[in-house]
Amino acid sequence: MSAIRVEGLRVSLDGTPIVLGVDLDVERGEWVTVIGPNGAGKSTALRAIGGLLPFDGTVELDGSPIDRLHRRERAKTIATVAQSPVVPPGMRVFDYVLLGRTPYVPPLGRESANDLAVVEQVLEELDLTRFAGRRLDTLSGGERQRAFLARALAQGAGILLLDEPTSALDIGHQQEVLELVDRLRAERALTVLATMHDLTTAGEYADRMVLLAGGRVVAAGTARDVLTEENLAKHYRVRVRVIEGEHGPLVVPVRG
Ligand SMILES: Nc1ncnc2c1ncn2[C@@H]1O[C@H](COP(=O)(O)OP(=O)(O)OP(=O)(O)O)[C@@H](O)[C@H]1O
Repeated sequence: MSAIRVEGLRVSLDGTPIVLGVDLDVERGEWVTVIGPNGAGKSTALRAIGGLLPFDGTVELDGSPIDRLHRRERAKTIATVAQSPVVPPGMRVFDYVLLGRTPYVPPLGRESANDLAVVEQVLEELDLTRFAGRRLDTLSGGERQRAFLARALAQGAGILLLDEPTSALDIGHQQEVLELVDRLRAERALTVLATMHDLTTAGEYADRMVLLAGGRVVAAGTARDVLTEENLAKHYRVRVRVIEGEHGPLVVPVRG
């Protein structure tokens, strides 16, 4: 059974069609990355799959149509790290990560000892324990990105949606965050659906890639299938050289 099955996904924003019929399957434990030029509809598709936007078509998570999952059940199944998560002003790292436990807290109830223990464990795993009492807005970009991931992991969902998880990071922190996601994916058998702009890096980490342009899937398959000079020239309108690297294709833009 697929962890994520999307068929004929259509999404409009304020009456404008943005996602125009996307099919996508992600197996359990698989990492699939959606690439595509600015405005292709990547974030919109991801938000719909995460249940954050109304859509037409089918989205199934672990075999259940997403619209049949109640909010709490859905949050226990799929966790999203948005492109720029909204951070409540002045919030401390521990309390922010604890927000991930909201679906487990009974209405009008409080977090249990288990919820607090889960947060402590996730902070430890992501090397954030020393920041637990710090305000999120005092963390560096890489530390904050780890805190965003920590909150999603505290949710205990098996499916992780990551919208440009490394866009604000230097190459060292990019690699650190992606290695971390890859390790957690192996340890916790997570399914990862991400969007990314750095094509070489995207290809290194993804089992499969999907190229979205103009709201449609225009190429899908392994990094080698998708990251071709022809595909990138056509859909990004850029001249690139694609060189065979140790971990997959290396995409190098060349001057026209
Ligand atoms: N409320 C809206 N009404 C109409 N169009 C919108 C609205 N919100 C976003 N859009 C448009 O939808 C398109 C897709 O946006 P989306 O953020 O999904 O693209 P993306 O592929 O994630 O782009 P990027 O790589 O720049 O993050 C963009 O052209 C954007 O301008």
